[in-house]
Amino acid sequence: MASTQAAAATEQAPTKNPTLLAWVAKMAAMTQPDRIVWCDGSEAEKQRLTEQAVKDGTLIPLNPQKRPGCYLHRSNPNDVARVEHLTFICTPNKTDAGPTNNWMEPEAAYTKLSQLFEGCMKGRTMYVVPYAMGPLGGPSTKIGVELTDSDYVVLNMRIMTRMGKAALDMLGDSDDFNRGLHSTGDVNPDRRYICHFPQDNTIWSFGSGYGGNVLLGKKCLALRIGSYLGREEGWLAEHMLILGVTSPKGETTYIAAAFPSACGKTNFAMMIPPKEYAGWKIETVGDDIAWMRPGPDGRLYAINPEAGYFGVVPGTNYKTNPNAMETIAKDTLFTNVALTPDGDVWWEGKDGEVPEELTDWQGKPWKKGSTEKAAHPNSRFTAPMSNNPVLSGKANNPQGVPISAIIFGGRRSNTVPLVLQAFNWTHGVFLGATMGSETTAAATGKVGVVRRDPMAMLPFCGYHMGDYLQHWLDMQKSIPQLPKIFQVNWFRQDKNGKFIWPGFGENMRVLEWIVNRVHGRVPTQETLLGWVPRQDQGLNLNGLDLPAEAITEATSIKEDEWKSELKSQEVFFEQLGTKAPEALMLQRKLLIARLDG
Ligand SMILES: O=C(O)CSc1cccnc1C(=O)O
Ligand SMILES: [Mn+2]
Repeated sequence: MASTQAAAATEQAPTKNPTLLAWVAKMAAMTQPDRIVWCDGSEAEKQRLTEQAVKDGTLIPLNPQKRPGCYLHRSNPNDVARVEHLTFICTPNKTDAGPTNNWMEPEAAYTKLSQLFEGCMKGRTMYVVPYAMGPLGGPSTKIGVELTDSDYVVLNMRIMTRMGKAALDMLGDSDDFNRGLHSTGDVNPDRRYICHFPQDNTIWSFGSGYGGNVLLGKKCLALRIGSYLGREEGWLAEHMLILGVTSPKGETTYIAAAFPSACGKTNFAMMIPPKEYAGWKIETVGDDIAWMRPGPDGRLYAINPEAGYFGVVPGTNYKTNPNAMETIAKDTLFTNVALTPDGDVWWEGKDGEVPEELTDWQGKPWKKGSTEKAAHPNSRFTAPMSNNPVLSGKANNPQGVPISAIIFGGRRSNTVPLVLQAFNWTHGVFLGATMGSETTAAATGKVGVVRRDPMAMLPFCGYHMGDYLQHWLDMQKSIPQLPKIFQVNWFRQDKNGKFIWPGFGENMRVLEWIVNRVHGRVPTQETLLGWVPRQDQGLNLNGLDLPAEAITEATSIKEDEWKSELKSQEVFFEQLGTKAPEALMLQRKLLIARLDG
C-alpha cells in the first residue's frame, strides 16, 4: 500500500519539488488514502468539490436568488470552536513553549498522533492543498501545504488563502514550506489534537473539522508558527486588524489594532464613520492577522497574510457592520447558522423580523420564541475579502502598508479609559503585555472575569510569552520610525451596567484623535497611565448625543481601580518567571511609583 501511495503522490503531482514529493509520499504511506488529489485552486476544481460536497451532505446549497454562490455547513455539535485545551506547542523543551501553552514532547506527540493518523484516510481522498499566506511574490509571504481529507477544508482554504497552482509555482523546488497534516478522523473530542512543531515548521491536526483547528493557514501557521518564525527572522506575527484612515484632504494613515477574540475587530476594520465625518474613509487591509516587518525606509510595514474573512456571524447586521453584510451576500460559506424555509440563512441579531420557523444549526426544527439559539454563538462566515466594499487598494500590496499607530484594546467594564497614548515604545509594549479582557457568555459562560491576554496573543503565541514580549522590545532597534502605541476601551459601563460609549462608527472620533496625535496636530494631557485627550483640544464630540458626565466617566482614571489592576497584573508577571522582561518590570515599578506618588 505504501508504495502505491508513494507512486500516486509522485505520478500525478504538478511539481518536481523533491522535498514536497517525499513528504507527501511519507504522509500518504501513513494515512493510506484511496486517492490523492493535488489542488490547483481553479474555478473548475471549486465547482467539482462543491458539487461533491453537496452530494455527500457536507454543504447545503442556499437559495441563489437570495444568496448566490453560498452554502451552509453544519459541523458536528461536539466540534464548534477552537479547542485551546487540545492545542499543543511541541517544542523540544517545555520551557520554550512557556507557561501559557500546553506542551507535549515532540517525539511523544509524533508517536501519539501517528497512531491516530495510521490508515485514517482509507476510503477517503487526501487533498494536497498548496497555499500562500500573503500576496503572491511578496517578500513576507510564506508557503504552506496542507494535506487533508476534508473537502470543506479545501473550499475554505481556497477563500482564506491564495490556494493552488500559484502558491506551488511560488514555492518552486524550495523546502521552505509549512508541512500541515489534517484528518477529521472520527471527529471525537477524545481523539482530537492540534499539535504545532515550530522547530520543524510542521502542524499535525487530528479529530476536528472546524475553523481554527483545521484551516491550518490561519491561527496555526499565521500566528503560532508565524510568531516563532518572526522571532527567528526579525519580524512580528500578530493578532491584529489593519486599516487605513483617509481624511477629506486625502491623507491616509495605516493603523494596526489588537483586540482579543469577540471584541469587534472585524467591525472596527470595516467601520463606517458617522455623518459628522463626511469625507473621511476607513478601508480594510485585514481583519484578524498582521505580519509586520521593518521596511527599507525605517518604518514598520504590515501585510494581511489572509485572502478572506472567517468572521463571527451572530450580531452582524446593517447597523453594526453594513460592509460585512455586503461581504457575505455572495460566494460565502456559512458554518452553524440557521436555515430559513426559503433557503436563506439566519442568526441572532440579524436585521428584520425573527422568522416564525427555522431549521437550527444542528438541523432541528426551531420556532420563534424558543430559548435555544437558532445559530450557534460561534457560527462563522468564510468570505473572500474581495467582496468587501471598503477593501483597501493596498490589501494585496506585496510590501504591505506603513504602520503609524498600533492600538491595544480589550473588553473592560471599568478601570481602562477610553483612549490613551503610551509614553514610548517600551511603555506601549507594557500596555500590550498587561492587556486584559472580560470573558463573555459566548466564550466561557462566566461573564466579566478579566482574562490577561497579552497583545491578544494568549492562545496564539507559538513560544514562551516572556520571550515574545522581549522580542517586541528588541524589535525597536530595527525600526527607526516607530509607530505610536495607544490603548482603547470601548466597553466601559456605567453604574447600571450600560455601555457608556456608543462604539461602532462613533469610534471614528477616537481614531481621529489617534491620527492627529500621529501627525503631531493636537496637544495632550499627561496622566499616570499615559497621554490622554485634553478637555479643550481633545475628542471631536460634535453631534454626539452623550452628556458631558458620560465622557468624563468614560475617560476617567480612578486610582483605587488601578491599584487593584496592578495587583491583578502581578499573577501574569509571576507566571513569566525569570523570562519576564526587565524593562517591563521597570515600567511596572514606575507606574506603581506614579500611583503612590
Ligand atoms: O472558533 C474558531 O476556530 C475561530 S476563532 C477565530 C476565527 C477568526 C478570527 N479570529 C478568531 C479568534 O478566535 O481570534
Ligand atoms: Mn482572531
